[in-house]
Amino acid sequence: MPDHASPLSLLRDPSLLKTDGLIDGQWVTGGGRFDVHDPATGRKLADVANLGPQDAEAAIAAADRAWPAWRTKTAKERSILLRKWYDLLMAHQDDLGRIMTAEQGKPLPEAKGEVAYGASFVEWFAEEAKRINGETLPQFDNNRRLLVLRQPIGVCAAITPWNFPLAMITRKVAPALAAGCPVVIKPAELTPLTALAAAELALRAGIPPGVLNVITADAAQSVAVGKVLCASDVVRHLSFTGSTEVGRILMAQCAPTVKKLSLELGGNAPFIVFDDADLDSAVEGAFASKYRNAGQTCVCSNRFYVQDGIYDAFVEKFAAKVRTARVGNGFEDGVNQGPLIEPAAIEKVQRHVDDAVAKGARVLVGGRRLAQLGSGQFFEPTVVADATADMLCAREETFGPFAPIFRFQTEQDAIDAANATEFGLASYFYSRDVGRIFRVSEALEYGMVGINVGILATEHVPFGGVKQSGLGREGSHHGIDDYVEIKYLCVGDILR
Ligand SMILES: NC(=O)c1ccc[n+]([C@@H]2O[C@H](COP(=O)([O-])OP(=O)(O)OC[C@H]3O[C@@H](n4cnc5c(N)ncnc54)[C@H](O)[C@@H]3O)[C@@H](O)[C@H]2O)c1
Ligand SMILES: O=C[C@H](O)CS(=O)(=O)O
Repeated sequence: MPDHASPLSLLRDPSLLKTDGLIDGQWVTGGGRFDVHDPATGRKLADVANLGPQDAEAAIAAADRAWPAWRTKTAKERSILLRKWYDLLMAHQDDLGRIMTAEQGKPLPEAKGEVAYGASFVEWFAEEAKRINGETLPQFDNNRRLLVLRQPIGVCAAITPWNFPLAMITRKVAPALAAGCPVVIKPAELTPLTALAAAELALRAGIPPGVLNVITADAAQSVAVGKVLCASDVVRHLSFTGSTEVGRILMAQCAPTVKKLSLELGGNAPFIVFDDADLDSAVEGAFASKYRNAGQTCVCSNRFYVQDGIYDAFVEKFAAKVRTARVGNGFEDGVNQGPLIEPAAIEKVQRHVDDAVAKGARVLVGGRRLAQLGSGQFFEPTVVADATADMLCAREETFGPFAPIFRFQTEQDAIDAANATEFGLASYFYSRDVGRIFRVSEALEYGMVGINVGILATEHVPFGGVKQSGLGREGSHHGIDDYVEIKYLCVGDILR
């Protein structure tokens, strides 16, 4: 049980706080435990079952046993169960938000927003479950009839990150279940409590045992569990959201079993402001795009390119906006910048800031960790001007509250700079010139382009990247494609 000073002691429904893994509808304690901490205070929140390879094998077997009954439910039956899960997620939005803020740190309003966002994938795919249609094709011979079926691919595995502890899970589990596939989830070791609470609500919704399994594991056991999920021939699809580095490892591990892969990987988003932009709108969009989740999202702008003509005005206005940010514990009213998830995250931001300054960047706001605040895992929202392409922040994903501003002259200069990366997830630009909007949108090598907006994700759009930012799309009607297999039927002897 959480100690009563813990934010989790205020849950309206304490039974949502689960700390064991879930296999075949049973909560599993495993051999050891690992601690989960509040990144804002450093205090221990709970200890969670540290499951391993044998538990992963058991979960795969349970999913395989559950598959026949789940796949033979009608689309409407699966849809109804997903809708019930959605209703329960929303009914417990406050508690799920509180659990999320406690273990991930994002401000409570933002956490509750993620609960609604995560739940929206369950709502969306509850509807999409009824639209997984096949085809009939013109026959090439009147004695034949040609059909195309779309059938569930089979047992799916999902490995997910800590920065969106619910949405990155439901964005995978909802389409899998909708398509008729059971799932084994391995959530991030830093944020397992949200995943377990969502799994508890799935059970309450009536999703049968074995259809949704959760393998909680610490960093070392996650590697071992991942190897089992990748090596299993029963697992026919692996969906991973996380760093490109780990994505490469999992992709290689899946090669021997030729699994279908969905990869949502790292980003390095450019944010381009042209001379013809609405300056105030660009400043608002830049702040939203950079400092959401304290800069810890895959689609956060990582590089700010501002055209000569408005460079000084943008720098001044943006710096003034960033100075209004309020850093603190996510449970405090008015706080919009929470802690970074762990010390390594702080060290990376500091490394990027120090490198930029050493190479000539000018600090306008922030620049340092707030070592005296709480756990010491808070970093000042930071802005530097005069950034250049040789800096680490131009090449690496900072994944923190650091905004380097680069100056550019021509439209082509901006496009070339924006595309000079192996990543291709999200990109943004501000312009009110309709010709430029089409020229630049078509030239940017990214899976997603925000034009005069700083936030672009929602459940019914195809979310994903190109180049080394991943494979496939999540959400939208495209999001079901990775969970079905296409089967062609050729029926002869029709005229006999
Ligand atoms: N494209 C997207 O939609 C998206 C969304 C969120 C985060 N991300 C990316 O994720 C990264 C930050 O998240 P993170 O630090 O959790 O990423 P990470 O790659 O370190 O970890 C992600 C998950 O993979 C697990 N993992 C790590 N190494 C593993 C291994 N060898 N075998 C099996 N599992 C392993 C972790 O336990 C965790 O559950 C950033 O690069 C961010 O851009 C991308
Ligand atoms: O960081 C990962 C998320 O996919 C970002 S978003 O909430 O989907 O935009």
